[in-house]
Amino acid sequence: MLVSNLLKSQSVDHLSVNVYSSEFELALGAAQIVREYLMNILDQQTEARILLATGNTQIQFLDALIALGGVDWSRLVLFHLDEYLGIKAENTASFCYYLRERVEKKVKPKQFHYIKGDATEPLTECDRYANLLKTQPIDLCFLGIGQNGHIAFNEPSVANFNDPHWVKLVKLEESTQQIQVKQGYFPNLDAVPQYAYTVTIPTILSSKKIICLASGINKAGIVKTALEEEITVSYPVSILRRHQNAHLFLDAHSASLLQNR
Ligand SMILES: N[C@@H]1[C@@H](O)[C@H](O)[C@@H](COP(=O)(O)O)O[C@@H]1O
Repeated sequence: MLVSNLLKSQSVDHLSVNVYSSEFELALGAAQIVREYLMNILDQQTEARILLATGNTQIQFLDALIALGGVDWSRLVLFHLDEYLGIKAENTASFCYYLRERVEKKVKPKQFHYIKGDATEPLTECDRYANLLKTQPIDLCFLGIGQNGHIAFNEPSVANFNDPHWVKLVKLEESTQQIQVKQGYFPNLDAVPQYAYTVTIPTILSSKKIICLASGINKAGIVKTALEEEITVSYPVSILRRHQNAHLFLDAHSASLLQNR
């Protein structure tokens, strides 16, 4: 089996930070650690629950995790972090579509609970999804980081470390919408939904283990701020420094502005 090449490992408060030479090494390194963890917990419990992220950074990681094998996906129950309001599951820009194509169809999990983007009663949909999460504690959560520091769709403008909600509706920041256009998911800004469902920060933090990935030079600024400045909702991802079992995986580009890289 391929072994990934770890350049550096350090801790920032409780958060462990691994730096790899490339995005491929990062994906492989994270996949190997996740594989080991899942195999261990499935030795101890009959099923495990994962909260999945979307975004381009997850692609190589999910591919690597699936390709490595050894994980019994038929004992995994899957959830996801966020979805656009009003979008249909068949829309290729929806996170549901992404996860169906990249994960569900390939591994056939025990169950995949999707947020219904086009639900007619959005607040009822928030409650439905929140109730599923309340009764099925999450063993593992995958995260990416937005360039403004958001995790899931907890934008700096709406992030709350003590959020009373488990799942909520949020307004997306224009910079986030622009990135979705730039990445080719939507043809123009007007086509990007203005609102989205997101699992909130306390729900993310209730996960037993968190695996957060950030690669590329576009993430270098937020990675530096989140690790070297104070922990604040202005940079929601900074809260991972307070979680007892959170791991941040970087490549040489996203780690390039760190003081002690
Ligand atoms: N809502 C998603 C986030 O859950 C994801 O973490 C982020 C990072 O995306 P990327 O990996 O493409 O940079 O993108 C979107 O905003």
